[in-house]
Amino acid sequence: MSVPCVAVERERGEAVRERLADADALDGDHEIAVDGDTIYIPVTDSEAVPVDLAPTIVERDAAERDRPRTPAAILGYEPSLERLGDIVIIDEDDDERAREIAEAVMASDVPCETVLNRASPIEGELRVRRWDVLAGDGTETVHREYGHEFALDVAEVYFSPRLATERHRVIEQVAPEETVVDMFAGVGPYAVPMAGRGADVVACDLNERAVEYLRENAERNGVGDRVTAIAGDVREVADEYAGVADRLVMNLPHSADEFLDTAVRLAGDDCVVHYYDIQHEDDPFGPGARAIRAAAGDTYDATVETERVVRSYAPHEYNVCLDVRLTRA
Ligand SMILES: C[S@@+](CC[C@H](N)C(=O)[O-])C[C@H]1O[C@@H](n2cnc3c(N)ncnc32)[C@H](O)[C@@H]1O
Repeated sequence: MSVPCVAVERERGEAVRERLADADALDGDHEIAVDGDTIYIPVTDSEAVPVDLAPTIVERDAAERDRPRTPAAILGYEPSLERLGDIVIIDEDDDERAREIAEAVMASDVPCETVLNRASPIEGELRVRRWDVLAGDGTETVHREYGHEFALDVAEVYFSPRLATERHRVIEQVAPEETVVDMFAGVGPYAVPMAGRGADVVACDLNERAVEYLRENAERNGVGDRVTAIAGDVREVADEYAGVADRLVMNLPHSADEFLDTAVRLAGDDCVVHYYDIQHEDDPFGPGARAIRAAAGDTYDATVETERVVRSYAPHEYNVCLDVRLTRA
């Protein structure tokens, strides 16, 4: 098929292609071609081509480009999708539309073994969700985050890929030789990378399956010797590790305040606490800061070093993190 192309010497090809892209004049549906010393760059609209290049426009046959088949291209609308390893997660109330999206995902070029739809909110002490399996049959996968691999089964453990940036922010603060206690560790998305930075990590979770994955993930990422994984209620292991922590991770946003006495028991003389909370947008940080100061009492000075909105949780509610330094008074 004959289309308008800008014809320039090969050496200028990349510079001209970039200028055409900046001018929104590139025709992405047709292939760029080279013939001898000349490169032919298809353009959408001769009017959009910069004036000095306009005289170079010629009509020329150009092959159509193979475009990746995306779910949106198949469906005609953009579905909301989340990737977790080779699982694609959708969030769709209408069953028929959910099946339509799952079929489009499987027919697309998205690498995917399973499509899941959320079938319940995150529930219970173990913070696990129920799922409808719409395509494929497995709920276990290996997810990659900032160079680490996490094996997990979404039907048995908590894991949210949406928190990757926040986890990375916290993980980057860890120095070698620190002792970290991850009080609600899940499958290890904080504990494992922190050990990778040279920290000794005590990682606890009530969910035995999560702790099995945590051990596997520590081995898988080469830090098995620096992660002590404990299955149980963190309140019951606190005496054994009293006073050891240079850093505490408290990622149990709905009820972390109930564990602040335990956090204070685990804290060393100078300890940073990453305290996750869910609060109303009118005062997202105040309740957490007050609860931490109350738990610290006269034993520690508590200084809030960072207040961060992690994400919107519900209308008018934020998931927030406070980084608080406890210094023994
Ligand atoms: C929100 S998840 C966070 C998991 C992990 N930190 C992450 O980012 O994926 C909270 C975890 O706390 C665990 N948990 C709840 N109550 C606990 C307790 N009393 N002691 C230890 N872990 C607990 C749950 O099983 C769950 O895995």
